[in-house]
Amino acid sequence: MSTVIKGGTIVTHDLTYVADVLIEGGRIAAIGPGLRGDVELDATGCFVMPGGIDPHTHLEMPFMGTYSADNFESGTRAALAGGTTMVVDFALPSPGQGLLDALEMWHNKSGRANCDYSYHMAVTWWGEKVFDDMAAVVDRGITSFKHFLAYKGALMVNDDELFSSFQRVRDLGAIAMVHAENGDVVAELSARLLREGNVGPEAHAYSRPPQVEGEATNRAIMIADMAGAPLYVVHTSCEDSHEAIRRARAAGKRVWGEPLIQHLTLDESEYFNADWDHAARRVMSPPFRNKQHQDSLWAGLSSGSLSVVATDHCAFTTAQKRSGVGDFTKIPNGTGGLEDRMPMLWTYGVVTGRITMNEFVAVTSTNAAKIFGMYPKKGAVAVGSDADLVVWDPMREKVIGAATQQSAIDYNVFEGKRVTGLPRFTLTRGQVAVFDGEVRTQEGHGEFVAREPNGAVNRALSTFKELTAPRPVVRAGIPASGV
Ligand SMILES: NC(=O)NCCC(=O)O
Ligand SMILES: [Zn+2]
Ligand SMILES: [Zn+2]
Repeated sequence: MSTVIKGGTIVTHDLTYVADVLIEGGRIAAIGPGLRGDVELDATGCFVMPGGIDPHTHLEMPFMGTYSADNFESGTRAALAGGTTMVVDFALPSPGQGLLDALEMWHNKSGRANCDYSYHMAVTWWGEKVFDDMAAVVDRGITSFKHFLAYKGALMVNDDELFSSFQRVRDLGAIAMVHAENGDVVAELSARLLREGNVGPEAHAYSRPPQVEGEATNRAIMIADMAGAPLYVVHTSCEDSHEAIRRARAAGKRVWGEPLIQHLTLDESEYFNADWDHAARRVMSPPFRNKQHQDSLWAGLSSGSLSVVATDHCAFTTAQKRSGVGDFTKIPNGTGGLEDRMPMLWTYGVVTGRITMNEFVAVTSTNAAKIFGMYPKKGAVAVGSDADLVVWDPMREKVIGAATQQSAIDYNVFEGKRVTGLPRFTLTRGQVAVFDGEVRTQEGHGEFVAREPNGAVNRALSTFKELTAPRPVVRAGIPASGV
């Protein structure tokens, strides 16, 4: 059975043009005028774009003594409802656990996914076993490794471990990733705040000022550069971190920054709300920042110094958040956003003129596909690409609210926001998961996407590092070897 999307305007990261799209066997079979298919989807007045890719989610993740509430079913249903057709989740070994073990656990959860997915692997401890497993993980199509510089005593790695892991990442042709906050400083500030009676959710923000992020971002960039590994910095929330990324990129270092839709559109005033639940529901790391930091992030998207907008979707119910009453350090860190990322970015980015439609496609889809080794299978409207598509109706509106959302939690951090621009249709490998705004997902339809190592950036960086590597100076009459 074939499907044709008729009468729309195709918008990719670099082109905008009128054409129909024919889909056969889950892939794009033809693009052009006057195409016919068994099923026709009317895209009149709409933009036909690559479905969104959210490269930063935590579905059913064990964290801070509980599990994030959205699993691969509800999480990917929320994704599709908002025009996102692929998620990349984080497989998270507990300290001492092998990476392949963790991978097995994540594979067991992801069978329920409604759309395609992949994983990044977290490096949460260091040893020979991790070193060996990293190669096996890459062989299985997982080519990115995440490191936490925060969460001291749990997920955090030290600089020597970071440098060792980054060198392994380089040798495997993979991408290094980092959660950049100085965990030692956060632990000290948190303890002091608690001692002084600062126990509410606002203290979470006080404990993680922009400096802890700026310092850790710069440190990770320099360590990655010395190791020769390309680096992706997740949830860049402030100018201090953005500045380090911008400077590194201008100096030719291979670094990407990822702001979240939450940091772009919600600010620190949320933590001062008189309602404890309201503030705690918004506790995430890094915390929301002020308007100046938000302006910096928006400028990064339009200038190209920041590359991807993600969600870090890690949703906890109000009941889960309440385990931190009386001690902000026990509030599970994380917020939702999967269903809202694309409509919020369109409304606050494209409609306001901060970014173009093509930039919207780049930062919601194509850049992630390129960075993480799955372009043009994903992130493209091209013959042969997977038919992961969104038919975007720029006139469709709604007010975001927990009552109508797909996520399993009981609130929405964007509650009450009016968005303009929503999917008319969302297709996952040709299957219509959203039809005229109605969600028709199919549990288990999603497939694991194996990714390739040794992308163009890895190859260029290795060549350059090899060319500029330290070499001994040969001196007449002095033996070359030290022995
Ligand atoms: N971001 C957050 O607060 N929770 C999810 C885990 C992480 O990415 O740090
Ligand atoms: Zn993080
Ligand atoms: Zn995260």
